[in-house]
Amino acid sequence: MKQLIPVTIVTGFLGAGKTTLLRSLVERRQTRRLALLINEFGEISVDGAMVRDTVGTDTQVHVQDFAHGLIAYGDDELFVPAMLALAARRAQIDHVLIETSGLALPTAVMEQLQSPELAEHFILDATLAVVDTPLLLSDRFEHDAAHAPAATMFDQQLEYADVVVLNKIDGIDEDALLGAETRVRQRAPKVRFLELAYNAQLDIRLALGLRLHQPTRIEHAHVYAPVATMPAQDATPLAVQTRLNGHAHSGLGAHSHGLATHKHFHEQDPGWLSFVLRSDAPQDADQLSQAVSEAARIEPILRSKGYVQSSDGDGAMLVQGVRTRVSIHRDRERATTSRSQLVFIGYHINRGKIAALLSERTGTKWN
Ligand SMILES: Nc1nc2c(ncn2[C@@H]2O[C@H](COP(=O)(O)OP(=O)(O)OP(=O)(O)O)[C@@H](O)[C@H]2O)c(=O)[nH]1
Repeated sequence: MKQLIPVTIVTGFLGAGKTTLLRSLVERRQTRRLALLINEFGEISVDGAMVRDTVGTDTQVHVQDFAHGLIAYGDDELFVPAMLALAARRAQIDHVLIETSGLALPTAVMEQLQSPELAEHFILDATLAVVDTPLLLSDRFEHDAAHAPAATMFDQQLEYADVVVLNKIDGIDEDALLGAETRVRQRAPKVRFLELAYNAQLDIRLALGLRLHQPTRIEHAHVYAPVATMPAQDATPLAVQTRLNGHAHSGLGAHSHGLATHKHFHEQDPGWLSFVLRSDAPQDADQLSQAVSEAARIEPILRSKGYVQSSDGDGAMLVQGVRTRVSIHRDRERATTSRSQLVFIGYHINRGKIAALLSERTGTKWN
């Protein structure tokens, strides 16, 4: 039987650190030949561009990006052909990594991997869910009126994860970390491993080659044909909660990947919106950063990102906003960008209001 190509899915809510994790894995790949499929929610590809910058001229890493956010979902026609193209190049690929968009469930990809056309080439290695730990601890994923849409998506992404990566833990003390671990265990009792990551840096052996879905041990047996059942509701939490050592094994029985049926995303919840605002004028980093942060205070923006032209004539700058936290710095890999473009993602966000605020605060036209 020919060897199946292992696939790792990287999921996690908007801005959790998925792309940063992929970049760090590319840097640590040693001799592994990687294929990366990157999907993001928004019509311009920022994540793909960043990963390409990391890859540089390395011919052993293949990157393909998919904007418009819902790879492998119901009406997506790009995912299966892209995977089959990788299968055709199997002699040059050791591992496939798929970054799902911050508003997608990993189940869509998991289900497609079980389809007859892909199951003969690929096997799920593990699903990693990256978590913005400070946001988790500050109750931004609680099921109250203000946070319910994000909380629902967060829970669903964790539900099928094998590994949860608690990220952005710089400045978080041990007690808070234990609190974060408890929250994850309560919300997603079937998670098998918890890892801690600074700046989404993981030892590559804790991320790739986990073989959590190989039917080699009976308690890890998986059903690779489509099945109708969801993972057991009576799965118990850990018997021994090994503390934050990166290797807490749940000892749970097999996940059976019957998977939740996922309707097209917009049928599920039409409130999530994304749009791009553009400007032809060069931008002052401080002014723009304050403007984007202010916009996220008055509108429920959960993510903003893009490349802008710098007014100091120093080329392109990368803008990264997760809610009101915004950073803008010179992109050392990118000499220039033709115009400034920012993607905004949020729940019922008002395009006109955000464009007007950015235009006013930066003294430049955004639309
Ligand atoms: N302070 C801190 N910032 C981090 C860490 N990891 C990632 N970030 C920052 O968080 C922001 C979002 O990171 P990304 O890796 O783009 O997140 P993502 O999950 O790919 O985002 P989407 O694809 O848009 O959902 C960036 O500004 C990163 O530099 C961390 O451990 N600590």
